[in-house]
Amino acid sequence: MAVCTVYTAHSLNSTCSISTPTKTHLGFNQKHVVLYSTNKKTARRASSAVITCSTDTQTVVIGLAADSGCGKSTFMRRLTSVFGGAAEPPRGGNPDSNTLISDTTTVICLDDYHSLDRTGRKEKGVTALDPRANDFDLMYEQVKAIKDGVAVEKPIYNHVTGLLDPPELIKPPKILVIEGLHPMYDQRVRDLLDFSIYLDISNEVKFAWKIQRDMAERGHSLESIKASIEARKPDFDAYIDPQKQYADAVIEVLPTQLIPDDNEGKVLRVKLIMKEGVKFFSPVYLFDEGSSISWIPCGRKLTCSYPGIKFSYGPDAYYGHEVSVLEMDGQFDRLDELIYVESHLSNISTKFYGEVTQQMLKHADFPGSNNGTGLFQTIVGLKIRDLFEQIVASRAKTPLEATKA
Ligand SMILES: Nc1ncnc2c1ncn2[C@@H]1O[C@H](COP(=O)(O)OP(=O)(O)OP(=O)(O)O)[C@@H](O)[C@H]1O
Ligand SMILES: O=C(CO)[C@H](O)[C@H](O)COP(=O)(O)O
Repeated sequence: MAVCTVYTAHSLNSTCSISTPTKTHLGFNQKHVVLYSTNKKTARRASSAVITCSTDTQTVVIGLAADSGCGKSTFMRRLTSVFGGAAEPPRGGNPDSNTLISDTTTVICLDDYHSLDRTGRKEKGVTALDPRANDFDLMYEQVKAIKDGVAVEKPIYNHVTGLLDPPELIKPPKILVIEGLHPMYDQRVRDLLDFSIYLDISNEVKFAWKIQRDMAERGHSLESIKASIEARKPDFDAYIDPQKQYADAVIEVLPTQLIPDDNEGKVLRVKLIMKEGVKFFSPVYLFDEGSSISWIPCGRKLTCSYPGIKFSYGPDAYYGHEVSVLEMDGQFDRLDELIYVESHLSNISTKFYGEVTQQMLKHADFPGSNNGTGLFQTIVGLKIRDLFEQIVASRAKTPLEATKA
C-alpha cells in the first residue's frame, strides 16, 4: 500500500472531516492525516483532499504567574467560582495532588514540572525558581497536547514529601489554568497562552502575608521566614519577576499611600494594569474610557473609616506597552456597598447588574475581600469568562483547515 499524501493541521481530533474526490483509506494521528491508496491514480486524485476540523472543542489556556504565597490559590478559588461549581482534586487520585478540577476548569500547578526534587535541589544548590530545576520541554509538550485535545500523564511534585510522585491523568478541559512560578518563562509555553496574569506583590506586602501565614498556620519563626525570602530573592528577580512584562493583566499590590509611612501592610494600594490591544480582552474603565480620573467615593453612598478609599484610572505605559491602569487604595467597611463602586465601572463583563458585588459577598471570608486584591481578582475572573466565551464563539465560526505537508 503506497502512502501518497500527508496533511498537517494544528490539531486533529474527532471533529475533523475529510473530503476527497475519491474513496481512499485514511490514517490519523494527532498532527497528520495520511491519505493512501493501493492505486496510483486514485492516490493522485486524493491529494486534493480538504481536511476541516472544528476547533470549538479546543482548550483555552490561561497562565497565572506569581511567587509562592502571593495569592494564586485564592485567585483560583475566585476564578473557578465565576464559572460555577466547586474545584476539587482529582477523584480517587493522589491525596497530595496539586491539581484542581471543576466542571469547566482544570488548574494545574507548575511545581509539578520540577525536574529536581527537594534533595536534588539541595545537592545541586539551586532553588525551585531556577529554570535548571524545572522541565520546560515536558511542560511545553503537555500543555500543547492538552490544548490540542489530548490527555496527558502529568508528573506530581509532592509538597509534603518533597519527592516526585507517579503521574496523574489530565484530560483536556474547556479551560486549563497553568499556575505557578514560570508560566510565561519559556517562549514556547508562553505562545500557548490565550491570556496571562501576573500577581505582583511588593516585597513589603509579601513579607507581611508570609508572616501571617507561615507563622500563624505553619509554625515558622520570623527569622526563618526572613531567611527564606532573602534566599529566594536573587532567583525571584532573575527568573520570576521579568515575566510580568509578558502578562496581559498584572495585579500589583503595594503599601497604602493614604497613611504616611505606613509599615503595617494592612491597608493596600492595588493596581490593575491591563494591556491594550489584547484579542478578546477590553480593559475595564472608570467613568470615561481613556481619561485620567481620581475618585474618592466616600460620602453618602459608601461608608469609609480612616484612611478612606481612593480610586484612580488612566492610560499609562508598562514595559513599552500601552496599558490602562485602575487603582484602588484603601479598604471597604461594608462589602454590600461595593455595588456603588461597581455601578461606576464599565467593561467589567458581568452578566447581570451587581455580579461583582455578589461574587465578593459570596467569598467575603477569602483574604483580600475588603480591598482591591479581591475586587480586581474577581473582575479578572469575569474578564476571563468573557474571553473564553468569545474564543469559543469565534472558533465555531472559523473552522480550522489543514494544509498539505
Ligand atoms: N489578598 C490578600 N490579602 C491578604 N492576605 C493575602 C491575600 N492573598 C493571600 N494572602 C495571604 O497569603 C497566603 C497565601 O495565599 P495563597 O495560598 O492564595 O497563595 P499561593 O500563591 O497559592 O501560595 P503557595 O504557592 O505558597 O501555595 C494566605 O494564607 C494569606 O495569608
Ligand atoms: O516556590 C515554590 C512553590 O511555588 C516552592 O518553594 C517549590 O515548589 C518547592 O516546594 P517545597 O518547598 O515544598 O519543596
